[in-house]
Amino acid sequence: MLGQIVRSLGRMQQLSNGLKGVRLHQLLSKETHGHLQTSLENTRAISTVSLWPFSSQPRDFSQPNSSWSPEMRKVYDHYNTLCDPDTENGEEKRGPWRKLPSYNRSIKYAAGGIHLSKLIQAKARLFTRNVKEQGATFEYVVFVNKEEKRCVCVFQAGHLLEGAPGHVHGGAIATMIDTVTGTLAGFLSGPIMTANLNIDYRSPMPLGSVVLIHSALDRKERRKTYITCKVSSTDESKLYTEATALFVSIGVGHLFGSRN
Ligand SMILES: CCCCCCCCCCCCCCCC(=O)SCCNC(=O)CCNC(=O)[C@H](O)C(C)(C)COP(=O)(O)OP(=O)(O)OC[C@H]1O[C@@H](n2cnc3c(N)ncnc32)[C@H](O)[C@@H]1OP(=O)(O)O
Repeated sequence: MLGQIVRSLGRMQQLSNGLKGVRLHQLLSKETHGHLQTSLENTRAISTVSLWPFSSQPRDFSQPNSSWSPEMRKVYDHYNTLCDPDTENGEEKRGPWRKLPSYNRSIKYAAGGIHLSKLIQAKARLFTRNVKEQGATFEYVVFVNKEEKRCVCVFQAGHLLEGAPGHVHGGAIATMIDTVTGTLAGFLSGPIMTANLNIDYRSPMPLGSVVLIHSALDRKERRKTYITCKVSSTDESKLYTEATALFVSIGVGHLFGSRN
């Protein structure tokens, strides 16, 4: 219980820190700014008089589950071990790898995002995380290496993703490439949107496959972040797909139709 209280207070702190220094009137339209301001004021008022919000912890969809094949689990364990801290002379040292959590709402769990999430659409759910049946669609986890500006996603393609008989739909592969390259671009550059995605499908991917999606920063130019991507078998002997993607940095107001 105490842990839950501490976590909830931490989230409330994050929420207000996340919005500190943001000049909302510059980012949002007058009406949206008004709504957001009101919700923020309500939150502040409630947080000072009660212990709200003690909502349950968000579910991290990138945790292992019973639908994962032994191969998925083995590759996950390999990268997860890279995230463990090393102990040198009794001191813990963290390496460059991190496992990213994955929620089914894209901005709700970012600092301050609960408000934006409600304003945009309360019922909205992230496309890749909106089927409840475990293993039916997109099972994946992303590990990022900040120093090398790259990430790797372990992806298991479920039976509802069929395109050509027995193989994964090209749109589902594109979805995962957009998700992984977009996650890396967002990690390196902050809020972004996909401007361009070029995909070469090199060989068909059998349904149920576990694959690696490697993404790396190619270059940054002003607001543009260019990412490269390769999808291969887990032993990297078979190349399924190659792609390049361009992400353009946006202000949050862009999502509300503002050009600022
Ligand atoms: C806030 C979010 C946090 C979320 C945390 C969640 C984490 C959960 C992980 C999930 C990760 C999923 C990631 C999916 C991400 C999508 O799938 S987004 C959906 C698909 N994309 C869209 O709908 C975007 C639609 N397009 C647009 O809104 C606008 O065209 C854009 C892309 C924002 C650019 O418009 P703009 O801001 O007016 O930029 P603009 O001044 O025209 O161009 C800026 C520069 O980019 C260049 N450029 C623009 N478009 C292009 C293009 N198509 N080709 C080449 N160059 C271009 C321009 O030439 C210019 O270059 P420079 O002059 O600087 O050399």
